[in-house]
Amino acid sequence: MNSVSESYKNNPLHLKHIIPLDFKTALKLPDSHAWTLPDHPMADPLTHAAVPVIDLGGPQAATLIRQACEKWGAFQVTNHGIPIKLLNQVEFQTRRLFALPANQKLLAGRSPEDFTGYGLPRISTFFSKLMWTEGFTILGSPLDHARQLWPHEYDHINFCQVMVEYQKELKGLAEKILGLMFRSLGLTQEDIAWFKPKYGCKSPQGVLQLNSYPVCPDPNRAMGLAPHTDSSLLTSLYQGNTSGLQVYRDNVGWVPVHPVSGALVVIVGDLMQITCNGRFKSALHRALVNNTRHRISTAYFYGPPQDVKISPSVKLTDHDHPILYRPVTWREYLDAKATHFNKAIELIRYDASSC
Ligand SMILES: C=C1C[C@]23C[C@H]1CC[C@H]2[C@@]12CCC[C@@](C)(C(=O)O1)[C@H]2[C@@H]3C(=O)O
Ligand SMILES: O=C(O)CCC(=O)C(=O)O
Ligand SMILES: [Fe+2]
Repeated sequence: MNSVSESYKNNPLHLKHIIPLDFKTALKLPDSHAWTLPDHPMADPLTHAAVPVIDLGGPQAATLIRQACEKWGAFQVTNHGIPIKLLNQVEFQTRRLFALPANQKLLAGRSPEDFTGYGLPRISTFFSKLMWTEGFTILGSPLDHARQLWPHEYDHINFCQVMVEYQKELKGLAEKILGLMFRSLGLTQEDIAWFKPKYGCKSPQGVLQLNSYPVCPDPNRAMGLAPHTDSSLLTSLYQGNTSGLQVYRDNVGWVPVHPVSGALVVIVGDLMQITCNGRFKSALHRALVNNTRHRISTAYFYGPPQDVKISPSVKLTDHDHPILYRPVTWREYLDAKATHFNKAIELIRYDASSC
């Protein structure tokens, strides 16, 4: 009972929070999906800059990443080394999956205690309205679920090959970016024991989430993915060429992350906020929908090896910067998130009076 996939066994979901609507037949926004959107402000595009776009091969990459993580908790990367051909294949295979008839997709539906497969986002349970989205979650090999979707080998083999290759590439990229983040804070591999290659026999875990946001008849009253932070150390997201992702900045408002051709979006997750004792903040983000294009995004959540307790690096603490968070494994954190959602990070914060 250690891996991240075990965390949901303690917090099973109700089916209405798993099974998506059959979007193809919805000509009107049903009341179940009509949100009264809180009037959080949109940032004024004339006075506020956009999430930075960073050339990963550039000499300033580490410094720019640090500045972006301190200010935004997110940035876009170009020159990341993931072939555009692979990104196109991933998008093609993802569209192919979500184009299947609703009853066929449900053959690979997530069970209430499970983690992988087809269904609504985990966080659906925290909202009275349902989101205009469907997802497919992959941990390791997608073969078992892909076989349920496409029983013949020649129908699922390409899907599996592309998704396995994508996870391998995204893992390498996440490690490269994490290395730059740590270096930018003056931390070495000695300071973050679990980040060393071959740390015992443990290896980091990654989860791939394929998101589909079908064309929506009434996008102004619908929500693609409600505001949340990711639990991961960092998330790399490919959003193709359809906008919809927004990042929230305090005192500024929601800022759209416009697609940059071939770029990936990197989002600081809660476990990273913990590791660097709050120096980098996890970004609150959401996805909106539109009435002309079926939007696809693919998010790779990179986290520490199982059983590893994540805690603030002592190098980033001193008299003026007391240690803020208690040690926690990814699995424990996902448990906290499954019950307390966006308040989970506060839950593992040391009481101000006790430090
Ligand atoms: C490894 C992860 C990360 C998860 C849970 C699990 C698999 C699916 C991820 C998401 C994807 C959609 C948003 C989110 C908030 C959700 O509901 O499911 C994410 C969540 C998290 O970052 O907490
Ligand atoms: O679709 C998007 O742009 C956001 C996806 C996301 O935030 C997630 O999967 O956690
Ligand atoms: Fe997210």
